[in-house]
Amino acid sequence: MRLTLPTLTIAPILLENLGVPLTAWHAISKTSPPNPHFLVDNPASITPLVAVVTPKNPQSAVKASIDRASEEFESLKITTGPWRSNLLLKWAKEIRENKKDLAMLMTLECGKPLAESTGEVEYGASFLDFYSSECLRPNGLNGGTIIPSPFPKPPSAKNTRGTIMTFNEGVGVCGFITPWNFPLAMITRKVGPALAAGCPSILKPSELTPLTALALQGLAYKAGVPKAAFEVLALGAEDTPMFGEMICTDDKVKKISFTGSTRVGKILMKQCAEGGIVKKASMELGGNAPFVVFADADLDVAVKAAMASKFRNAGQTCVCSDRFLLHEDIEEEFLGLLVKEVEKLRVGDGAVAGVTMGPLISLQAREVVEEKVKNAVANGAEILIGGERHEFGERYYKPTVLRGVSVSDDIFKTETFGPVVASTTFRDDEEALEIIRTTSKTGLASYYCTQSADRIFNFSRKLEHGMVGVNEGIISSVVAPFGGVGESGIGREGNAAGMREYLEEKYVFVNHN
Ligand SMILES: NC(=O)c1ccc[n+]([C@@H]2O[C@H](COP(=O)([O-])OP(=O)(O)OC[C@H]3O[C@@H](n4cnc5c(N)ncnc54)[C@H](O)[C@@H]3O)[C@@H](O)[C@H]2O)c1
Ligand SMILES: O=CCCC(=O)O
Repeated sequence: MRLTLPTLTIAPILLENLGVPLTAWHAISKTSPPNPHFLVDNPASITPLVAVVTPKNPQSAVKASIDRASEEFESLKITTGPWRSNLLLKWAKEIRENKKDLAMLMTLECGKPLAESTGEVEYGASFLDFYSSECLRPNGLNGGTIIPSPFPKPPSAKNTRGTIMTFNEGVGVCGFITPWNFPLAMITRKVGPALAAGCPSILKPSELTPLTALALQGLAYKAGVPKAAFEVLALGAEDTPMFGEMICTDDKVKKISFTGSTRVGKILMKQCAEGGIVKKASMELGGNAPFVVFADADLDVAVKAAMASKFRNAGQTCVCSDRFLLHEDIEEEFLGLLVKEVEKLRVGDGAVAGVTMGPLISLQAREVVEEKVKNAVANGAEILIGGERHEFGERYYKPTVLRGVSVSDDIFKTETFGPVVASTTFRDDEEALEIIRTTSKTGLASYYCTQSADRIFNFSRKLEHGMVGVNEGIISSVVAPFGGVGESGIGREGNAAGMREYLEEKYVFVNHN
């Protein structure tokens, strides 16, 4: 059955419903869009959704936005915690009240199934809820500490002189860049804690998914967020490097946070190091998660975890499992069970009910997956299911399971960002660790399945990853610190750790004796 929507005129309706100003976008079906602009398309049907109208002089627009944010910081930093808390709660309420429209808009521009987009709206709002509470804790991150002074008060060495105080203060203006694979949650995961800490931000969403970002901005303003406290600059691909360079080198920007590929993360780190003042930088970069199934694993649990972590967003998630290491005693049985589950996936337009896997974001993304699979097969891998384009359209690839992949293959060593299980076998824990360590320098998420309590405690400690899922494939949560090590980046998002990234601790010594 061909699963697709009959019409895509729905994007303009959604944008209007969500209150995105008509100056920001232009419906394709009407007159030609004002210049400059760029088109946003639907990866499911490769039809343009709308044109996004961009500033005539993008560089001055970015500069003006930074200047406004810098002025705004002066008033935002002296607001009370309860005031900021209330703002975040109101924004979360607006997001939830518009859940259906936001989810559909997200699906239209990034292709993920509607159920996943709906889940992302809730996930995204959870960051605003969480940091709204963080604002309220005077003894928490918004507060500070009083520390007894260790300094003696002469002439006695026994008595204390003075008091030490610490204040947690918002770092200042933040510059953000976000990817297309989570068009909503990657934004609130940054802007939420920044606002909670009293920091204004300017954000450039991916040029592939600017519509959700514009809608989020509109809902923030509706909730009362001051305009200069959160500005979205929806720029086209040609203006993207300029935005990156400006936020990295402008002295008024005190912190940058980037989510995206390791390649671009390194460009930004270099720019931060070379121009302007030294600034804080958080890097949420690419993954290539290992998924290990030990001989003692409950294979039903393992298959469930593998399906959840591998095929979410058609494999286009930074924490998606990529490299499958299967103990040689259970390889056959595990792969048999996995293939049965993969057969149940319904590939199609994510906007259609019942579809569980959508397209890849671009033709190039599909070609990368196709090339990697071809090479793996040429090097001896066996295709158990899939292994080719999906007849549904040029951006679709069949969910695929490969057995006997060489660990020196590209598909094993680099993040695939597609619906492919690349599997190999191992004989013991040491060999599994050795394969994991030597095949990739990334360290975002890792997963393994076992029933041994001893291994649960020991193996987790040996993995060089920021996050570990044991007998579980979905580990993301606002309450947990999300982030990686090695080539996967620096810093944490979510949890109290995610707010600390936006604070500077100031120490004041008062000699009052
Ligand atoms: N660690 C995480 O939390 C996390 C979350 C989501 C995605 N990711 C990673 O993101 C990647 C997929 O996203 P992507 O394809 O959008 O990544 P990408 O690096 O190509 O793009 C990310 C963002 O950077 C911008 N960008 C591109 N070139 C730039 C430049 N020269 N200067 C400044 N900005 C530039 C893009 O416009 C986009 O907004 C994957 O590697 C994935 O693992 C990581
Ligand atoms: O793509 C990476 C982010 C996904 C998540 O937060 O679970």
